[in-house]
Amino acid sequence: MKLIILDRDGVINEDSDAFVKSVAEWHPLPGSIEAIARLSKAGWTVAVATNQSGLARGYFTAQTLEAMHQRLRELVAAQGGHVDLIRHCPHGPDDGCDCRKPLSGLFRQIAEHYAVTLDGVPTVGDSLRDLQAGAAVGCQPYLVRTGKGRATEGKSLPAGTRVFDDLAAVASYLLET
Ligand SMILES: O=P(O)(O)OC[C@@H](O)[C@H]1O[C@@H](OP(=O)(O)O)[C@@H](O)[C@@H](O)[C@@H]1O
Ligand SMILES: [Mg+2]
Ligand SMILES: [Zn+2]
Repeated sequence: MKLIILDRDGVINEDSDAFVKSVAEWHPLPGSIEAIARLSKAGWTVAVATNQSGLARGYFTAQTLEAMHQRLRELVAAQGGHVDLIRHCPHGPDDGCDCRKPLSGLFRQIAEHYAVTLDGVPTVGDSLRDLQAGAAVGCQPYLVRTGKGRATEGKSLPAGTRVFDDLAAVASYLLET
């Protein structure tokens, strides 16, 4: 299967240092919805792996998070595409979970859901931890310069990380190869 694993904040939608706390604060990045639709219409299975420590911090509820994800799904569906799976880490930095990126628990959940290995599966992130979490389980990391990506680009990236301006550019690259 052609599987791609996307980070959410800073890749699909605008990120905020104050967290994205509501549907009203959830703004798709230019071209991101269309990119997801293009990929899914071309046979890619689109999954999302996102840290959401705002839940543990009490910034928003699980219901609000689900409303954001329903909005995402609706916008992609309106372009003829489909977001197949969204897995989030609800924990805070001190909770000792195994699913908060850069740990790879969300990626293992996704691999188990589809009963696949993740070797070479593209994963797109804006933070170093996104890339590290995926690379640790064999994914091909893609960094985008949106969200925190420009700051991340100057850091020591996982070997073989490919860098693109945004998700739309990653989608175009994957759809041409
Ligand atoms: O980029 P993804 O994984 O989709 O989501 C990131 C968000 O959960 C938030 O993660 C926080 O990191 P801490 O959780 O405070 O370390 C901060 O970076 C926020 O700016 C950001 O909105
Ligand atoms: Mg992010
Ligand atoms: Zn977690």
